[in-house]
Amino acid sequence: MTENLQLGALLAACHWIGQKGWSPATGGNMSVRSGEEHCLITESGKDKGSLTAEDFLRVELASGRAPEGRRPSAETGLHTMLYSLDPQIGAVLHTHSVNSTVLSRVERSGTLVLEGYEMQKSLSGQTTHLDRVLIPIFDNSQEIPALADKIMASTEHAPLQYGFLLRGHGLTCWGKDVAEARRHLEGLEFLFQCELQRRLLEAK
Ligand SMILES: CSC[C@@H](O)[C@@H](O)C(=O)COP(=O)(O)O
Ligand SMILES: [Zn+2]
Repeated sequence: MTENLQLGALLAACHWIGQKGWSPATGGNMSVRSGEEHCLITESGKDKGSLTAEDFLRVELASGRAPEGRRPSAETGLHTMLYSLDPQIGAVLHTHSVNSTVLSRVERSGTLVLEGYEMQKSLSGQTTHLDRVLIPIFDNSQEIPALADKIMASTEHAPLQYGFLLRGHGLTCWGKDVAEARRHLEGLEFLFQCELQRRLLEAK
């Protein structure tokens, strides 16, 4: 698929995310890989539900450099870390849903375990509800370069798959292209809502 088609698909995904209420105010940031050395990422501070193609900036993966006078997402360093880490990643979606924000605080350990749900099969490679899907949770930080280093270091003992949560902040997920990243986002959000409701009901 050409880059223009991927950007069109990403724009549609951003509008859909806005309608879902997963990027309230100016929360969230989204990107697609652009060749081997760049990505196209949302400009900082925009309402992600009403973006146009002009709101995406071409950023160099190695340096994080963006066009003069424009400010890429405050969380660009997490996107560039993911593209550099795994050449299979073609699109990254970061959202601030209520469920991901709350569940990442309710679960106090460093891992959210999802098991027993048919919808786990919405995640590429998952074939049964009997397996366990592990979503890492990292403590939130405003120091993005240090946070990116920490997440990168964690992959030495536990490779990243599908996405990670930032505690009290939201979800960052990805796929080989926008369509797969979007499916992972929708699947994970469904699973987070189920897990939160299960915990609420079983606590009574
Ligand atoms: C509503 S502010 C949230 C930001 O601090 C950040 O977490 C976020 O997701 C959006 O930042 P942005 O710089 O627009 O990409
Ligand atoms: Zn954020």
